[in-house]
Amino acid sequence: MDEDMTAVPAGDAGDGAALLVVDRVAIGYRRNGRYVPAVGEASFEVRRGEKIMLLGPSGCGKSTILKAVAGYLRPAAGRIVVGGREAPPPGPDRAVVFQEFDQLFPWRTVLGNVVYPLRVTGVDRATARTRAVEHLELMGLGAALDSYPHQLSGGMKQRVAIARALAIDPLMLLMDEPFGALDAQTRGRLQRELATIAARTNVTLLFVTHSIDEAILLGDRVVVLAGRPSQVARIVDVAGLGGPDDPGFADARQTLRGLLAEEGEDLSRAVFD
Ligand SMILES: Nc1ncnc2c1ncn2[C@@H]1O[C@H](COP(=O)(O)OP(=O)(O)OP(=O)(O)O)[C@@H](O)[C@H]1O
Repeated sequence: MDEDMTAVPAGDAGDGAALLVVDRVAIGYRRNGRYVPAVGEASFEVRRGEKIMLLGPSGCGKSTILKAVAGYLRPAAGRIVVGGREAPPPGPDRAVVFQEFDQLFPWRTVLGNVVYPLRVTGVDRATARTRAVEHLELMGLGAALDSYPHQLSGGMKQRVAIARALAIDPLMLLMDEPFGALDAQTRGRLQRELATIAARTNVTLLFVTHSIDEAILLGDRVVVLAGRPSQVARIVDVAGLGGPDDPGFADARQTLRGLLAEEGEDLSRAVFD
């Protein structure tokens, strides 16, 4: 089950090239004029269509890596290559969904929120509307097109954010604990829905989580980060483990628990039941 970092991962792009290469990346922040490292050295690759989960203890730099892949932060060392382009600036090729419920435009309807980025990227009005409706229906929001964000539950807002991200047909979908602020029941439902939609659309996914179960449910491989500043401790293959009833789920959970326990992670926080 465990996979050596040097092994060629499953789901090859066909031409052998990875869609995302994170190569010996170090990232830090300036605090009081001093460089404070957050990520010491991280390397992993993501093939087209793969679902890669970033898992690790709180503060180990998961969001930092995601923001660097999105182009919001520049690494202090190493290379980030997306679709053959080194260090690309932020762009619609990498759609980002955050944990916070306030990522929608409050003055636009649900439909308007999804149409807007399509229009900005040059899609004509009629096509933008058709594509937005299609993706909102895919996320179960067909009846809420004319609602405003303040009229929606947290779960519905996250559905809109996901529909908006998928509608622009990004090269990669970057998700930073998108279900972290939801109640357990809604979180479970959205996890299952995302798994289905991700499989159907074959979107390439980089997903930050501190939940072992979420990582196994949604991921093909789990990049486990550890240490301060962090490094990639292990990359664990969890492909095909859809739910706790699957043979192999308990083993994967055990492996990931073991890796996090080595880091002193609070396991009650790391496992959503
Ligand atoms: N804007 C910032 N300025 C200074 N330090 C920061 C900034 N953002 C993050 N850090 C620091 O970088 C480190 C990594 O933070 P990051 O948010 O990437 O971790 P994380 O693994 O995503 O954590 P969590 O699971 O708690 O969300 C932490 O020590 C954090 O305090």
